[in-house]
Amino acid sequence: MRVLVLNPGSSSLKYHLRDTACTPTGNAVLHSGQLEWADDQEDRGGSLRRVLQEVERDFGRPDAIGHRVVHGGESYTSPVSVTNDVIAMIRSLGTLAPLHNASSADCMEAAADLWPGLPQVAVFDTSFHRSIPDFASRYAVPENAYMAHPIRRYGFHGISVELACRDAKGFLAKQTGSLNAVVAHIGNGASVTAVKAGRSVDTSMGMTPLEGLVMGTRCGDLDPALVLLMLGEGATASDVDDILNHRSGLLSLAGTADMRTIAAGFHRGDPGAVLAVQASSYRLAKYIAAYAMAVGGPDAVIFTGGIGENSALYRAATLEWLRPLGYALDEDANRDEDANQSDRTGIRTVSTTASAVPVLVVPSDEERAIAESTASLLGSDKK
Ligand SMILES: Nc1ncnc2c1ncn2[C@@H]1O[C@H](COP(=O)(O)OP(=O)(O)O)[C@@H](O)[C@H]1O
Ligand SMILES: CC(=O)OP(=O)(O)O
Ligand SMILES: [Mg+2]
Repeated sequence: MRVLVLNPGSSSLKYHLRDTACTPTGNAVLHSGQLEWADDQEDRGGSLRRVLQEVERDFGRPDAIGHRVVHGGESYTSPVSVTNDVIAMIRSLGTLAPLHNASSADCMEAAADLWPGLPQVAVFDTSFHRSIPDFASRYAVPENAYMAHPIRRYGFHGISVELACRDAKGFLAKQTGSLNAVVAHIGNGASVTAVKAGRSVDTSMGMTPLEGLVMGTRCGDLDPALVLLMLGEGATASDVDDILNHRSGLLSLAGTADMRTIAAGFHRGDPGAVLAVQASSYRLAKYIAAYAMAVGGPDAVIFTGGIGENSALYRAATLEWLRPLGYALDEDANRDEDANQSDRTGIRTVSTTASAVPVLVVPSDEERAIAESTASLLGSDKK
C-alpha cells in the first residue's frame, strides 16, 4: 500500500510517501520532503495543497494518508480512521498542543478537499503512554479545575519511542515485551520515557509538550509560580505562552535553538553555548537516573531524534553527568563520523563494554511507524 505520511511539527511539515509492501526492515521511501510553515494560516493551506498536488503529479494518488497527531487526549488509545468528528476532537485538543494539533487537522481537511473519499488514518503520539500508572500521570492538583480536558500527564513522542524500542529489542536480541529502556527523543521538542517490559511507565512531557527537558525553544520543567509572577507583572496568557513555548529553552540560554550552532559555540568556549549544553544535558541526566529506577534497571539507554542521533557533544555531556552511576562512554564510537559503525538498521552502541548500562543510538522513524499503522488499520499490511 502506498501511504502518504504527514508529520506536522511546530515549525515544519515532514512528508513521506512510503510503500508498506517492501523490504524486511521496513517500508520503502518513495519520496520525502519538508516544508517550513508560513506564519499566516492562508499560506499554510496553500503550501499544503501544493505538497499534495506535487505528490499526485509525480507519483499518482496514494492509497491512503497516515497522519501523526501529537495529542489524542483520553479518547484515542490506538490509530483511528479520520472522520469529521475525529477532526473536530483533534482541533479541540489543540489547546493542549498548540504547536501541533491544528496543523494535523488542517492537513486532514486539505487532503479530504483534494482527494474526497481517500482513506485517512490518525496515529497518536499520546497512545503509547496510556499505560503510565496513575501515581506517575496524576498531578497533585484538584481534578478538572477550569479545564475542558482531564488534567493528567499524557506524554508525547510515543510513536518514535515505541518504534525505537522495537528496533532496539531486535538489536539486543531481547524477547518480545521484555525490554526495559530509558528512551531520550531529543529533537526540537525533546522528551525522555521510561519503558518497562515494553510499556511506557513514565515520561517527561506532561499534559502538554511543554514539561520536562530543556528543548529548542521550550523551557521544560519550571516553578509554576513563575507563570503567576509574570501574569502579576502584566503579561497576558498569550505573552506567557509565547515566552515559554517559543522564546525559552536552548534559544534563551545560547541565542539559538540549533544544536549545530551551539556545538560550534561550545568548542569556542562561548559562555551561552556552554551553559545551554550543560543545562540541557544535566536535565536529561537527572531524568535518566530517575527513570532507571522507574523501569527497575534498564537494558539500554536509547538516544534518538535530530539531536539525540547527531550530536556527539550532547550525548557525551549527558553521560558525563551519569559517570558516578557507572555509565561509560566509548569516545571513538560516540563520534558522529563513526555513524557508519552502525548495523544495517542504523543502530549503534556508544558505550564501552564496561558501562553499567549499554547506550544506543537508534534512528527515529516516525514515518515508518505511521505508514505501518495506517496499512494495518486499513487491513492492507500484507499486500
Ligand atoms: N548534525 C547535527 N548535529 C547536531 N544537531 C543536529 C544535527 N542535525 C540536526 N540536529 C538538531 O536536530 C534538531 C531537529 O531535530 P528533529 O528531530 O528533526 O526535530 P523536530 O522533529 O522536533 O522538528 C535541530 O534543532 C538540530 O539542532
Ligand atoms: C511533541 C513534540 O514536541 O513533537 P516535535 O518534537 O516533533 O515538535
Ligand atoms: Mg519530531
